[in-house]
Amino acid sequence: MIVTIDGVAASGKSSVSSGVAQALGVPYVSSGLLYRAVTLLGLEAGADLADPAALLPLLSGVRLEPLASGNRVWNDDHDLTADLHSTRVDGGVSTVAALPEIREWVDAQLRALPAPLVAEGRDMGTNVFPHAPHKFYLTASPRVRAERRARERPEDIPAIEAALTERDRQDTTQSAPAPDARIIDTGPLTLQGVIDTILNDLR
Ligand SMILES: Nc1ncnc2c1ncn2[C@@H]1O[C@H](COP(=O)(O)OP(=O)(O)O)[C@@H](O)[C@H]1O
Ligand SMILES: Nc1ccn([C@H]2C[C@H](O)[C@@H](COP(=O)(O)OP(=O)(O)O)O2)c(=O)n1
Repeated sequence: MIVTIDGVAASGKSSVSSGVAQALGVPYVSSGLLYRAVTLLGLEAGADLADPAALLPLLSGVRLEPLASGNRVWNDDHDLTADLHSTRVDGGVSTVAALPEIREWVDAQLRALPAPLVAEGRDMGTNVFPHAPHKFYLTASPRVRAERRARERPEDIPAIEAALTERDRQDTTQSAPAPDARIIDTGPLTLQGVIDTILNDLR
């Protein structure tokens, strides 16, 4: 069984997926972490983030570890996870995610993972796992999302809101909900409320 949970930036995908996966006793996978890892390695190498030929050679040692409590990304024996949610990576990741060659590489990593699993990102229900029987799409207003993310970042709420809105715009192409996804506005709900809504639907 595969459950897909897509949605806009900071809508709660990772936290909700982790909760749903733990309740189901299956792993979850965060596709955004792979795009973030490519971005980090590109930035560290001084590569042009719009040039797939410069990025692909950096990826041979990259591996996603789909722990239910929180995914980790490794480059050989170096754990990249703690550096993936910086403002610098946020600023470059949409450029990387627009590259078809990098999307193919991420999709191949994800499709190689054994089911059952919960997969979260932008195009899990449309492109990577179109035949998944259970699909969800999380939304919330830009202000609500910025207020949530402000608890995790040093910038103030208006700056975070502007950056989120710009990233939503840059990610529009791959972010359409699957026609068969259930759309959940997480704004009025608690995190546990979103998790319970999905678990009830699955039952
Ligand atoms: N009702 C809610 N639904 C989802 N996430 C919420 C909710 N309320 C607060 N959050 C918090 O919002 C933050 C952003 O969630 P996260 O899972 O990182 O989103 P995403 O993976 O979409 O970027 C987390 O700190 C999460 O706990
Ligand atoms: N399946 C996916 C997952 C993420 N992306 C892109 C779009 C996002 O700007 C970046 C980072 O995704 P991530 O889910 O980690 O970002 P947020 O936590 O929602 O802010 O990667 C994508 O294009 N396709």
